[in-house]
Amino acid sequence: MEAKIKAFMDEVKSRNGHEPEFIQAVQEVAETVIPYIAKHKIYNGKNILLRMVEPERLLSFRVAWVDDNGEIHVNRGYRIQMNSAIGPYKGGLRFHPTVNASVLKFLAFEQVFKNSLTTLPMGGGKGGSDFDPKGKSDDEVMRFCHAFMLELNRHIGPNTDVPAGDIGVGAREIGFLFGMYKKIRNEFTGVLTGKGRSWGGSLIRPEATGYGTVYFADSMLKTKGESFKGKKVVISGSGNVAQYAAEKVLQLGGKVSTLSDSGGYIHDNDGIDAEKLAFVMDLKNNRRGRISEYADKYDSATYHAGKTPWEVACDIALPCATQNELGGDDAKTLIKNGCICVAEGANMPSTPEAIHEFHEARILFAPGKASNAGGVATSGLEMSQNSLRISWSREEVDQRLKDIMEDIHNSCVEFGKDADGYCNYVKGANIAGFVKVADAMLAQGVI
Ligand SMILES: NC(=O)C1=CN([C@@H]2O[C@H](COP(=O)(O)OP(=O)(O)OC[C@H]3O[C@@H](n4cnc5c(N)ncnc54)[C@H](O)[C@@H]3O)[C@@H](O)[C@H]2O)C=CC1
Ligand SMILES: O=C(O)CCC(=O)C(=O)O
Repeated sequence: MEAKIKAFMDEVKSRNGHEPEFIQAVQEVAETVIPYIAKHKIYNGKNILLRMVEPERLLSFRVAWVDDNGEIHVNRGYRIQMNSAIGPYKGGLRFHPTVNASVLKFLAFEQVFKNSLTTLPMGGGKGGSDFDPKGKSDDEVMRFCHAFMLELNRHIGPNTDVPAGDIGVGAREIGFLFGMYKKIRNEFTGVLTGKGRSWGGSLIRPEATGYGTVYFADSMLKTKGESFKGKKVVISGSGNVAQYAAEKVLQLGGKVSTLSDSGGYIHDNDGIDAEKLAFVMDLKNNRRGRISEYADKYDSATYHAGKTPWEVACDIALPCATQNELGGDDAKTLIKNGCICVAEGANMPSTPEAIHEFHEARILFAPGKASNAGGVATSGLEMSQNSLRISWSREEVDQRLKDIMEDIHNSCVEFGKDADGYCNYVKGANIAGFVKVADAMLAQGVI
């Protein structure tokens, strides 16, 4: 088996050798899915995984825009249309200076499995730009978004490819992108999700990724007779996913100790309660400030520049910032300090070394493609509401989100149980996600 996996990875590396994040994501899938393929005759000899690692289409384009001083800037825009076997391409747009083809290909690849797990008919894609919204005025962000959509519009559509938000792309950016799409195409359709409430957005979409991550972690905890009640929770990030993960943890009776951004983390000994979280939401979503300002405002908190929060003792860790933010040594520290559960709100935040440590210690560990799937699942619900031209209540969407997260948990358990009863959620998510897409690809022939 080792030889089969190595031969496969050698071929992937020969084509994508300069793309470390993409190779990391593929390696994890190969290690779990290739043994499964070997045991299931229908997938033998069809090179399905090899087809799945090659994007159906990879678009790269120039985005030229003018800043407030009249200077012209050039950024690179991308859309990776990875796999459309089970539905239109679906996945977010990331605006961040670290964006490149490798990062977006890993995200698009993971999205294929994640979207498959949601039970909804969505293929996988991802896109974005190396544009950095930090420090830009609203007008500059608007001009960039409009320039980006001037090109992207011809490649997307409600039945073709439906982008949404990710790092650096929130409600403000989705508004600017949607406005330009509508103007160019002269149509009002569900071409983007994460839209504003009054123009086609779904209730609960802003909350969905964070809430879903906590619902998933709660399902994992239940298998051990545990819950969030009274648990100390360490969260990284302070953006969309982190904020709503924190909100749900508080609602379930947990104590949130930390939040972070790319500058460092804050540790609040008294816990971040609802009022303090409202301060963070205003700081990050409206004033677009730094998390260090939290420690200036609250005496109960300390700021740790240049550090990640994994050194803080906790029962549960929710990495909700970015890829590879939690390494092998961080994992060892978490385990040593008594952490019993890690659920990823971000995409691929744990390195392979960290995942190895979690598995060795037999603690609960959920990979992002399972635990953060609530965001894209609720985007799928937004698409359904747009097609039906109706709007579901908050309670209805939240119940559907809960049901979907429970279904994903059950699928992971079905495919992920080891002989000793330990659930390897990485294996479970990869195989469950693979089966649905592979079956569709088999049915559709070699295309
Ligand atoms: N927004 C969504 O619906 C979904 C997001 N995700 C993933 O969740 C993660 C966070 O995304 P959002 O909250 O939407 O983005 P956001 O832009 O709202 O927030 C990003 C957060 O990450 C922090 N961050 C960025 N780079 C960092 C670094 N190098 N070190 C430490 N912190 C850093 C930022 O300060 C911010 O707090 C990403 O991995 C994203 O791909 C996953 C599923 C859906
Ligand atoms: O809602 C969506 O379509 C995108 C969500 C996303 O980008 C993700 O799941 O990583």
